[in-house]
Formats: sequence, C-alpha cells, structure tokens
Amino acid sequence: MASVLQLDDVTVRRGGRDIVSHLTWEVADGERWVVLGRNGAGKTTLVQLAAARLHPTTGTVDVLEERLGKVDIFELRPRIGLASAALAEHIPADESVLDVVLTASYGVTGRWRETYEDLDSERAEALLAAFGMASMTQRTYGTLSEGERKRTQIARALMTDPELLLLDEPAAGLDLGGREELVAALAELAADDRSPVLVVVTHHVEEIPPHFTHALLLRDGGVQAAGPLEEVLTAEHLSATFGVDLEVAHSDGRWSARAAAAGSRGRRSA
Ligand SMILES: Nc1ncnc2c1ncn2[C@@H]1O[C@H](COP(=O)(O)OP(=O)(O)OP(=O)(O)O)[C@@H](O)[C@H]1O
Repeated sequence: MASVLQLDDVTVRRGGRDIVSHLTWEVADGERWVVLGRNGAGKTTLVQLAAARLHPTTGTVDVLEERLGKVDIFELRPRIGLASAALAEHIPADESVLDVVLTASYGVTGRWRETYEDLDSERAEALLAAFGMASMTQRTYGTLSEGERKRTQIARALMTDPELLLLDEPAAGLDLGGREELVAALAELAADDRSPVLVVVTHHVEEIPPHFTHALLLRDGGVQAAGPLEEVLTAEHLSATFGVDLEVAHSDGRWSARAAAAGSRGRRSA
C-alpha cells in the first residue's frame, strides 16, 4: 500500500520548547485514522505538518510521497483537504453556503471574480447534499448553526477531490444530535472505498465514527501509542494519554470512556 503520510523523527520547536518531539508516524492508502490527546498534546501542530502548512524543525515529512521542503507546496496543497477552526475563521459570514464550498476550487475564501464551471457547481451541490445541506445552499454561512457550519466545512474540504482529508476537531461545539449526525456522515465517508485517506482529530473516543481503522495517541508531542484501533484504544493507553484512570468500552463500532470506578484498577475493560 502506498504511503500517504510518513513522518520520520519529526521535531517542531516553538518558543524554546519542543511541541512535537521525535515523532514517527506512517499512514497508508485506505486507512482512516483518529488522533487523540489532551489539550496541548500537539494534535493541531501535527495536522499543520500533514497539511503542508508547517515545516518540521528537524526530521522529515512526506505527504502523498512528496517531501516537505522539496516539493512546491502550492501544487501539493490542492491534493489535501483540510477543515479546521483556524481556516473556518476566514469564511465570510455573508458568503452563500454554495460559494463557501465552490471557492475551495480556487483555494480562496470569499468569492471575487473567479468564474466557475457548471460542473463545479454540481459537485458543490452534491457534496452539500451528502452532508444533509441540500436545502441550505443559498443561505449565508453566518446564519448556519455550528453543526451546519461544520458539515459545510467538510464539504468544502472535499471539493478539490483530495487524496488526504484532515479534519481538526470536526465535532467541537456540537450538541449531541449534531455530533451523532456528523459521526454518521463520517462513518459513511469512511466506509466508501473512493474516499480519501482520513485523519480526524478529536478529544473524545465517543466521536470516533464506525469504519475508522487506526488511532494515534499523542502525549507531550510524542507518540503514546499508534496502530489498529482495537490494539491502541485500551484502558492502559488511554489512561496514560489523558493522565486519568479510565475505563473503555466498545460496541457496535462505537467507543466510550469514563473515569474508572473507585477500586476498579486492574480490571479495566477493552
Ligand atoms: N507558535 C507557538 N509558539 C509557542 N508555543 C506554541 C505555538 N504553537 C503552539 N504552541 C504550543 O504547542 C503546544 C501544542 O499545541 P497544539 O495546538 O498542537 O495542541 P493540541 O493538541 O491541538 O491542543 P488542543 O487540544 O488544546 O487544541 C501547546 O502547548 C501550544 O501552546
């Protein structure tokens, strides 16, 4: 299987501190990854590296078999879909939902003088429909609920038909219904062979969609554990990652975790 992401002994130094430290991680074609870790663990920094928006201080990063520092990043970036809070801040509130998705073809936010082909519009509409937004394409982005905004951002990230899709905390700020709708949409995406390789950052194992295959647990900028979900999402690994004694459960493709009951140390599930 082709390597989609290959980070080798990567360190990112900021403010005199290593915020990612000697990190090695490989993602292959067809895989669907979740990245978990406590606040400040380095998840967003890792996504920035994978999105070719940040270079490592030391070590090497290959994205879609292109080495950062050697490849023209403006040719590489359209092959990568990214949805993050930082990018969403640049979406104008008065932009129509359809244009939010359509402008991704030009790597811009905010429509100006670009001309779009009918095929582009059809694709944008189909993507919005796939995320339950068919009836809202003419609404302005500023009038959407947080859940609707998140689904619009993912449709936008898919517009360029990327080979790698990176979603940084797509469920942040959603209510329970919104989270479940998003998880269902991501499960459908994950189950489809034609989908890009997926990497989703989250704080909560409850947000891992069915059909996801692998997990990376980050702690203090390094790898706590990485590999197939069932091997990585153990009570031991998650407890070490979050610094809390946790119990983990898994059923019907969904995961949950909570603080271990007093006296339950040593008889954790999963
Ligand atoms: N430019 C910078 N200068 C100094 N420190 C930075 C810089 N950017 C990030 N950091 C620090 O690096 C650490 C990792 O940040 P990052 O945003 O990658 O974490 P995260 O795991 O995404 O956190 P969260 O879950 O809170 O979003 C944090 O402690 C953050 O304060």
